[in-house]
Amino acid sequence: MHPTPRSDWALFLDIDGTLIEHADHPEGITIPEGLPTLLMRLQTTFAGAVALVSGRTIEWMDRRFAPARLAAAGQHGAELRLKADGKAVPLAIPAWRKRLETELDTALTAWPGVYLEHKPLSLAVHYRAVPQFEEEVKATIAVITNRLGSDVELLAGRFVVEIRQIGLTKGTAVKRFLETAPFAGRLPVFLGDDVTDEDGFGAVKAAGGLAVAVGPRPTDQADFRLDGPEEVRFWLASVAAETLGTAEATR
Ligand SMILES: O=P(O)(O)OC[C@H]1O[C@H](O[C@H]2O[C@H](CO)[C@@H](O)[C@H](O)[C@H]2O)[C@H](O)[C@@H](O)[C@@H]1O
Ligand SMILES: [Mg+2]
Repeated sequence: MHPTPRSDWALFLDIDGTLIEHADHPEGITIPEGLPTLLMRLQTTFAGAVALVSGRTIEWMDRRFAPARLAAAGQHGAELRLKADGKAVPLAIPAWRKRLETELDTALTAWPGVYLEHKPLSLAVHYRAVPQFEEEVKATIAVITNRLGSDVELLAGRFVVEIRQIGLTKGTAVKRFLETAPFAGRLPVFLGDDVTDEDGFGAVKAAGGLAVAVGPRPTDQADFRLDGPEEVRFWLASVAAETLGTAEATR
């Protein structure tokens, strides 16, 4: 049973596997027609309290969701734009990033089909195309990152190992949003599909909000579940319609 939408919600939206369907390659995804418009409608519905919270960069979000531009947390909380018309701010410049990139670029040539995604504040090693290499790839990443000190954190997602700055997560990003207008004082609702979203779920639940699991991955934190991105988009459209309808009826 889905909760009745409220006009005082603040929405936190994961991207891959939640708003959009997965593809074989990070740049192979398709932005569904109508999604940017839906996001802009949600911004209006919730007075700007809608944020994208993703492993992607904020630059990528702006480019691929144009003309929609939202408040955003990118690279798993390492960069933050608290307001849609604000500037993206890096919260930490990882000292390990350049050396790790160089070492991984060399080491990963051993497994053709493994793709190293270069992001300014984090890295992602994708093995979706060659899942048979998962164990060897993970072991190699662990050996290399262990040499680089304690600031690095590995997070295994779906066919990916995300390498990020320790201490910055989707949860720390959600907490920052909730201290700031227009998010402060609203009931937070986080939609996500993967293990990196657990931190976001935890942050909204600590604030009395709702965690919405997307897809089949088991989680103990979910208040309800949506089957996949198509159902997410359908549900969000109905949330906007119902909430706007309620607001108009009470005017
Ligand atoms: O936090 P998210 O919005 O879910 O982003 C997580 C990562 O998504 C992308 O990788 C994933 O999606 C790709 C496209 O479907 C897929 O090919 C890959 O296997 C997935 O891991 C993105 O490339 C990463 O930067 C994000 O961190
Ligand atoms: Mg996701």
